[in-house]
Amino acid sequence: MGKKYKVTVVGSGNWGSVAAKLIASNTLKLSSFHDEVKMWVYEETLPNGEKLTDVINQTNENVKYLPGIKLGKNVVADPNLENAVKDANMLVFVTPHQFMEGICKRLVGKIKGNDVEAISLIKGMEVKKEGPCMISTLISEQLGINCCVLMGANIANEIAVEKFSEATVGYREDKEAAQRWVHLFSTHYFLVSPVQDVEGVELCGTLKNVVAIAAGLVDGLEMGNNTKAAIMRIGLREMRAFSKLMFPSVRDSTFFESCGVADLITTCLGGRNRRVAEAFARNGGKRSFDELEAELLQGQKLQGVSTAREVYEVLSHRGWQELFPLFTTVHEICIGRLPPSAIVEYSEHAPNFSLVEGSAQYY
Ligand SMILES: NC(=O)c1ccc[n+]([C@@H]2O[C@H](COP(=O)([O-])OP(=O)(O)OC[C@H]3O[C@@H](n4cnc5c(N)ncnc54)[C@H](O)[C@@H]3O)[C@@H](O)[C@H]2O)c1
Ligand SMILES: O=P(O)(O)OC[C@H](O)CO
Repeated sequence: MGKKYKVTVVGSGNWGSVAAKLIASNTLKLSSFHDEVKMWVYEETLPNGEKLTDVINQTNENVKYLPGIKLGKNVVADPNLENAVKDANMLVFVTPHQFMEGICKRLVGKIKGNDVEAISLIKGMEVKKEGPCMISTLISEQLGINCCVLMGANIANEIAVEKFSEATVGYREDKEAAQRWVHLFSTHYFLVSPVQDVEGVELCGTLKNVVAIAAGLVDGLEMGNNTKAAIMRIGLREMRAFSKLMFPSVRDSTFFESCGVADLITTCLGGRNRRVAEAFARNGGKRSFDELEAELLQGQKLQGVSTAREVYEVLSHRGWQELFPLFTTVHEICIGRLPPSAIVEYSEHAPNFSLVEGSAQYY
């Protein structure tokens, strides 16, 4: 009999819960995986006094982050992080990116050994002195394991009700491991393709959240579809330029995968970053993103505002703000240095630039 893989999902928010549902439907069907899927829950007490983990295990539903959807009886919620991962040899990381440094620190020495592989569904990055550190790199370096990524045009609530979508698995060298992740996630309504460009895939998923903030601002200012399309075009150029400057190995073709232009479009049309940024602009920037996030998302988290800050840190460290006017303006609006209307004022004067021999230049 061949090896059987045990899967743990680290995270149980909106996408984390849908990922657990997708995986659990497959582990029941595929003989190379154990049926049971563990899901680590960041424990919280619900308004009726019950623990979220208990409710998930009793009702098979994440009533806070994915109400109305059954996860599959083989999903077992566990509030103890160390216990949830201890027997797993396939770890799926899917928490808001700001919590990953702490989670990785807690997991050092707690996973099964060198028989473990990971995948990150997290759209975000950390910034270190040396520059950006992708979350997959953080996981690989801290835990000493190979880490792929899965990104795409994946609004979780749509996949939860089994509407068709595509996703991209980014991998470094181990094609067999990538293929295992493809098998674990693929269903008739979720079509997953592997691409050998882990940084390209992950940067697409990360940077599109900054462009989504810009798209939401444009919606809040009622600028219309042409302006929004212009923002998406300029945003895509900046995504590509930033990615290739940071990681010259990033491939142009990656931007045409689900993780690239497709995710950019869906996020700018229907994502949470867009929604909260729209409210921010409608309020003339007078209510903070934190306040609007808490009110509109009820515990779910935005990634675009902190990613804009992280990108800005990299740009200002290198004196590149002028080369990335959209990224720079989004951050300055988020922190109140510029009004929401600056998102269209800058665009009228936005310089075009191209990549020449690995550096960005105006033309
Ligand atoms: N929701 C989507 O449609 C979607 C789709 C694709 C990718 N993603 C990405 O997936 C990642 C996770 O997003 P999500 O939608 O599953 O989460 P979410 O925003 O719905 O939920 C927030 C989660 O964070 C947890 N949390 C709160 N405080 C915490 C702490 N201190 N430590 C650890 N966890 C804490 C909450 O319990 C909850 O599970 C993000 O990077 C997001 O960009 C989301
Ligand atoms: O709702 P958002 O803005 O966090 O975007 C969700 C997904 O990343 C879309 O693929």
